[in-house]
Amino acid sequence: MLKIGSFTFQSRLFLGTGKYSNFKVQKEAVDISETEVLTFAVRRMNIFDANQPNFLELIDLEKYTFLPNTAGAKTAEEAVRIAKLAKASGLCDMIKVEVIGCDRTLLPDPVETLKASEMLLEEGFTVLPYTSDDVVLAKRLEQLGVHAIMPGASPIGSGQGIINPLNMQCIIDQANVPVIVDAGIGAPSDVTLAMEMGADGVLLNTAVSNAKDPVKMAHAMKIAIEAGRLGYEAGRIDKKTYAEASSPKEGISIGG
Ligand SMILES: CC(=O)[C@@H](O)[C@H](O)COP(=O)(O)O
Repeated sequence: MLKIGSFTFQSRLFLGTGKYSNFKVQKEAVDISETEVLTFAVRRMNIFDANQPNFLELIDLEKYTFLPNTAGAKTAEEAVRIAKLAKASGLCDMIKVEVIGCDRTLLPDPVETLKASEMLLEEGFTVLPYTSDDVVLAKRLEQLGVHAIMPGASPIGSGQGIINPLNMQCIIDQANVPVIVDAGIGAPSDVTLAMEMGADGVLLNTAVSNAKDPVKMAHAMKIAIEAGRLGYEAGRIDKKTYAEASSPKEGISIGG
């Protein structure tokens, strides 16, 4: 079971809701993934104009925990404003802090992310910051009291998987709060690797929504999460430089 603040989840897969070809495919993908947490950008919420399409129109709103994110924010103050808007709209107080510092790479601004996290914690939010794979920043965020850390595997939408496994492993090993690997996932094997490394969960969007068959890929991601977690719990063997025969020789007498 995954525990973040006062929330508990059976599934360790967090799914984004954007970039699907249509709402039917989105719903089918969400259903088969068995995710319990859906994330979306607050700026996409249709709270001002009832004539605009609702991007969650086929989703059973009762069934999921919604993790709004502050995408679009470039400063801590903007992120806080967006988070408060989400809360005022009736969403829960859990927020993914996303303060982008570079338009081309969409990498997070570490200074503003830290500042926004501190301000949101003071406001009583359950705070999940999206960060780069910076080991020290992850520590600083944890020291602030954030409820989970969300280090990026690689740039959002890039599908490159975990490009710095060393940093990611250090973050996972040293964290005392859940680590949700977020962004840049391309394939189920990326998810399995993250989970085998000991991540507590994975958040992904593009790998499913832009797959040739998003529903099949969502299914694959569910299995990948479970396989990776089981592998982590089972404990992998050590890597050795030289071979070790699979059939033991001790205790076997051949030819009398
Ligand atoms: C939906 C969301 O929160 C994204 O910002 C997230 O980081 C997913 O990234 P990918 O699309 O690369 O999976």
